[in-house]
Amino acid sequence: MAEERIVAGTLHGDQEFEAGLRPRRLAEYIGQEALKTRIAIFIQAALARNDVLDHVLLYGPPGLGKTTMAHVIAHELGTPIRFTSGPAIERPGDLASILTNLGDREVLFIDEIHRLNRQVEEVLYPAMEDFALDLVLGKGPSARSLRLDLPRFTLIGATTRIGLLTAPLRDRFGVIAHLDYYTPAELARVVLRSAAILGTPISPEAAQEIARRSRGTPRVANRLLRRVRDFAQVAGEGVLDLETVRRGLELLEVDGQGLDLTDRRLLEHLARRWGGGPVGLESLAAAIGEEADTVADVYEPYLLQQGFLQRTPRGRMLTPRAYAHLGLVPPPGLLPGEGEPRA
Ligand SMILES: Nc1ncnc2c1ncn2[C@@H]1O[C@H](COP(=O)(O)OP(=O)(O)OP(=O)(O)O)[C@@H](O)[C@H]1O
Ligand SMILES: [Mg+2]
Repeated sequence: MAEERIVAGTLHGDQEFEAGLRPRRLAEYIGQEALKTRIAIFIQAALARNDVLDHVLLYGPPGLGKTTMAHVIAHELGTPIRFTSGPAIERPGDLASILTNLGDREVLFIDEIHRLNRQVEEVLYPAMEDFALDLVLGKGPSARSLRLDLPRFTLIGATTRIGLLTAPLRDRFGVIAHLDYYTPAELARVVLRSAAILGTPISPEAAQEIARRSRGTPRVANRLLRRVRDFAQVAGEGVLDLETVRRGLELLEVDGQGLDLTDRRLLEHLARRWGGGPVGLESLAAAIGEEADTVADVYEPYLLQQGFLQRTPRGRMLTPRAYAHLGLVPPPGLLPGEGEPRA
């Protein structure tokens, strides 16, 4: 299952471990340079004007640093951050009570904001736009509406599925930022930083090796680091060098491209059962015993980004790069240039 995958970008039981490695300042936050530059300017401007920062929407695949960025922003603003999530806010009254309890210019972070229900979302509109809460008193013909002022606040929303956000909600964010996969060089810096915090000596080459297999995702990089560190400890090696890291990762069955058994199984199914495709998402998911949503959210993004898979109007197709990686011969029709990793 996806929850147990070591290379899954999703969180599973690493919360405490992660909290210790989370950067707190913008300067410590590695990569996402364009986003950091923008955010730094907005923060500076807001502080200079003694104003509240515009609402920020962060979106991108799991484990790329959305929650971390929300904490960093609050820290840079020098304000507390209140933390909640779409599914946790069940009724409009829940949200109203969170909003009325905010302090001036505080940050409210709503994770998985695409999962807010409709009535709750409607409370959010005037809150975001006018810092106001519209209450309806009484019922039927005698009902009156009352507008309550709220403290000014910054909403930071995070989502892995921006497509599921309604347009009115999306439009109320002043800053909408997409987090991209990290380069291997950036991930190597993440690994070196985390190793230093953990007090684990590691060679630069070993850090690069972990980085290369981390699917562009800091959470995966940190998790692989933790596992190879355990491996090294058991194997009795003090320092994480290239050789130790390679052996550790081999044991974890994470290959040179950061693919694990499930990824390879998915690609192999496509090759052997469907001659490389095209095949629909549902069939593909069924073949490896996963939900279609899981395949679309967890497995596919990286396989697409790395050019192992291609999405076509008729379904998913394997690329020559995937055939090469699996050590299989591609069908004659496939063009050799297809499936180069996107920059
Ligand atoms: N830019 C970064 N620099 C250094 N470490 C990072 C960075 N981004 C993320 N991390 C590390 O990766 C871990 C996961 O990041 P985070 O929890 O912010 O991801 P997320 O995008 O919120 O994921 P999810 O979609 O699952 O909520 C953090 O604990 C942090 O240690
Ligand atoms: Mg998060």
